[in-house]
Amino acid sequence: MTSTSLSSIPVALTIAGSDSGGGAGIQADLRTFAFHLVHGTSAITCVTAQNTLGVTRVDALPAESVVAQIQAVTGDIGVQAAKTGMLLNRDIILAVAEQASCFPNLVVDPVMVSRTGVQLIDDAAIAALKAKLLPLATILTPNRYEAQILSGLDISTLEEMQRAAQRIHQFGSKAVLVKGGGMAGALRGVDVWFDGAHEHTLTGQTVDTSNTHGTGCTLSAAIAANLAIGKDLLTATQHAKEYVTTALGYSLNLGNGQGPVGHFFPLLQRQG
Ligand SMILES: Nc1ncnc2c1ncn2[C@@H]1O[C@H](COP(=O)(O)OP(=O)(O)O)[C@@H](O)[C@H]1O
Ligand SMILES: Cc1ncc(COP(=O)(O)OP(=O)(O)O)c(N)n1
Repeated sequence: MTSTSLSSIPVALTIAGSDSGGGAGIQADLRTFAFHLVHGTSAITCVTAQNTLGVTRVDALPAESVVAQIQAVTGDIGVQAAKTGMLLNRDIILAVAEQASCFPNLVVDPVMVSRTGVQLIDDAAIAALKAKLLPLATILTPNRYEAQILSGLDISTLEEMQRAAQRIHQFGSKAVLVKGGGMAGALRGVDVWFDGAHEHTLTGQTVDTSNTHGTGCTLSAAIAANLAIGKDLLTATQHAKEYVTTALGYSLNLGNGQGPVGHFFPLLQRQG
């Protein structure tokens, strides 16, 4: 059999942590890239021992190792878009920021606080994120709790999500998407976009499931994939949101806690 080699497939890079349970982090990102027919590359920042119930251990890689992974990819293959997820500590954040000029598009998922409100990185890392990485982002995608930290506002209403998006935009990213998964009721499926000139409320259906592990990783990876394909920023975000909503509708009831979303739902649909 001869091979049909594709030379024009878009390439995206995820700079994130490994989730042993396969629901979030690198594992979710690579599945999301594949769904979009984007070649996925990775720079692993840390290894988490994690399942649907939570994280029991985190081991960071040296910042030099993260940089070496990024340079191995960008120096040979090249990427059209990158996303960052769990960067874990100040050294890794500063090192990634120094590499950011290699990425034509950079989606920053500022993983700082879990959906349950638990802080995942220390204060020095949050300060480094704010000062060095956020200003370089094409789009920044905080969840409710991250948006509260970055804006200094309590967020319980749509108006407060909008006000927070405007404040967070001042860190210097091109656009901000405040995600609503941590909100109550119908706001769970609502995200607020702001790019300094235009505000959009992206309203997806609220999916009634507790299997929401990895939604934030999946959304940011899908934005990166759509940017790698060449979509404009707002369209990329809208398509990514549609992808997450559909994947939530095919979430996987695995483990005893919050299961992951169904990244490969067309195959599940085919099974019936
Ligand atoms: N139950 C749900 N129904 C519909 N959309 C949801 C639900 N939970 C999360 N989302 C969507 O998933 C995406 C990720 O948001 P969120 O869960 O807040 O991020 P994170 O995983 O970083 O906490 C957003 O587009 C949000 O609107
Ligand atoms: C390794 C790793 N990276 C990121 C997260 C957080 O995942 P996210 O999709 O942002 O949040 P949840 O929806 O799962 O709360 C993680 N848990 N592990």
